[in-house]
Amino acid sequence: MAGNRTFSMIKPHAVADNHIGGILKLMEEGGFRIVAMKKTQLSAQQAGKFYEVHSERPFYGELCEMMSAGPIVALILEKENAVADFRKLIGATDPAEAEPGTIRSIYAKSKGENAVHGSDSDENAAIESAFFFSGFERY
Ligand SMILES: Nc1ncnc2c1ncn2[C@@H]1O[C@H](COP(=O)(O)OP(=O)(O)OP(=O)(O)O)[C@@H](O)[C@H]1O
Repeated sequence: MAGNRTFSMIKPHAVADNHIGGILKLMEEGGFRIVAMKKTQLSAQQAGKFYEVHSERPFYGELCEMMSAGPIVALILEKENAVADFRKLIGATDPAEAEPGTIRSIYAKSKGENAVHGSDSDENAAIESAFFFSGFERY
């Protein structure tokens, strides 16, 4: 169902601070159905691969280190217009600019430790989902 799914990750600092439940609640209340969900930990190398598009950015090293510092929760989420609506639900990258009520406005600590990831296109949602989940893990 093209356009109806996105990929998200709950970042290590939010998992470490016991915010998995609070964040899932906002996802479900935002109209998203959980299609697949997994708690796991990335190696620095895997984080590097996931964020390869940012490899030239000055924060790439810090980002890979942060994303592999502890367990994460990976999710495939379903809703009409999933990619755009989910980015609206999570709010701006920088929590100082995130709209009140968005996931990042509540749970982000900084630009880097911003609680959740959300895919920025249908194509990337498909690539990122395949990075974590096989076909038979999606319900
Ligand atoms: N200036 C920065 N300093 C540190 N980390 C940053 C900075 N800018 C972005 N990041 C980190 O890199 C991630 C990817 O950056 P991007 O610009 O694609 O933001 P995004 O699309 O809002 O986030 P995501 O792709 O995780 O949903 C951000 O979520 C954040 O964790």
